[in-house]
Amino acid sequence: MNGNVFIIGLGLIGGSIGLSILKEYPGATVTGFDIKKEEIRLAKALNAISQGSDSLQEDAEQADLIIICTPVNETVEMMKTISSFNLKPDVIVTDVGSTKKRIMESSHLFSDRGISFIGGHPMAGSHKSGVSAAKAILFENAFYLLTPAEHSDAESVAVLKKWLKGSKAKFLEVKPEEHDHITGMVSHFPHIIASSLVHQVKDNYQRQPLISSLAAGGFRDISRIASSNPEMWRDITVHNIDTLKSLMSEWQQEMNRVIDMLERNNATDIYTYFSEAKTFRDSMPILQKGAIPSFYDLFVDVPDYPGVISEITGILAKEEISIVNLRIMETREDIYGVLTISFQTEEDRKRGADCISAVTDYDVFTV
Ligand SMILES: NC(=O)c1ccc[n+]([C@@H]2O[C@H](COP(=O)([O-])OP(=O)(O)OC[C@H]3O[C@@H](n4cnc5c(N)ncnc54)[C@H](O)[C@@H]3O)[C@@H](O)[C@H]2O)c1
Ligand SMILES: O=C(O)C(=O)C[C@]1(C(=O)O)C=C[C@@H](O)C=C1
Repeated sequence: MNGNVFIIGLGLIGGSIGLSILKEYPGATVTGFDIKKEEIRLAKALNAISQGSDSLQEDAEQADLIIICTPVNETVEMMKTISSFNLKPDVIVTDVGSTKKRIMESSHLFSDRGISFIGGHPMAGSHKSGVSAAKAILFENAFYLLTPAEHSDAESVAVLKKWLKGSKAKFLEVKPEEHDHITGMVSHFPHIIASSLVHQVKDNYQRQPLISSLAAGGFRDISRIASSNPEMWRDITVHNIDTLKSLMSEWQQEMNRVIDMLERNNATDIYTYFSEAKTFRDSMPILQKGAIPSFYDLFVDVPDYPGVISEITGILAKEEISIVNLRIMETREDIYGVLTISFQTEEDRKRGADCISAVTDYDVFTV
């Protein structure tokens, strides 16, 4: 496709969308606008956009597709601003916000003028923000939820999906209320729990400073998302407050159940509680393609010496096995580190494990 795409908000998500559009359609012109000039400069340097914008109005009026990638409160403000411009009549306007009800309530600003607004939400991301963390493959295999406004025709939805083809996401249409209820449960509410656990540790930290050194494995996994952008999560929480209040009261009931269980201190009941949670979680598609982008992690227990990472990547490169991500888990302070390698497919992970085991004596394992 060769039209003009205008991305407003060049952070993690705006940058990732720009990269995926330009990868799929090198002939397209992707113009990027951000209140931070530095993000525009960086987005251009990273090829996430073809050019920066000096004028929101001029570039919005030239666009065939406008993608609003700002925090959700700003998105509603931006919808008010750009709907007052003289947009092309067949422009498609979309967003990527983590909430949909409040945003779709403002979609009449476009429909009143005969313009298609299609709400969007790629269900993948990171606790990192800013364009420097953007990746073309961020949404690969993830669900990309769409909430077309009532007047939006199927043709516009098809054109939008075509523009976003390079994301390799799986599109799914949902109603805005349904969207906010589901994402409230599996994304927004867990964020509050992660942050509250961090607050609890912080409160205990004064008395037990050793806490921060020992909070490595489990705590690190469950609290990772508490390191996300607070502005983004403030806006999400404000937008989805009713769902979150109702989930909080369900959670309080659940915690009362847990308190009773601890009071009774019955080993069988405690076992059953953990075992039922494990059975249900293990049956969720978290580790399969779907709800959350599925990367297949392989863990390699490597000695900590300079060059060990290039040794492992060299072995994989020789077999032409691509990797998605590579990181060292700093969970231990002895001489070994666990290298985590993420693959795109289970087959790649198996091939990776086989070739590393064939030429090294490092322990290779999956969980
Ligand atoms: N981070 C995630 O995991 C994730 C995943 C899916 C959807 N989202 C949604 O995507 C949107 C963007 O999130 P992000 O993670 O890319 O955030 P980010 O902080 O990385 O980027 C947001 C960008 O928007 C810019 N911005 C803010 N107000 C602006 C305005 N008025 N005009 C122009 N630019 C403005 C900021 O300067 C920043 O560069 C949010 O609505 C969020 O809910 C986030
Ligand atoms: O992986 C993360 O860090 C995320 O928080 C990603 C996550 C999520 O909760 O799944 C966060 C918010 C978005 O709206 C979509 C994805």
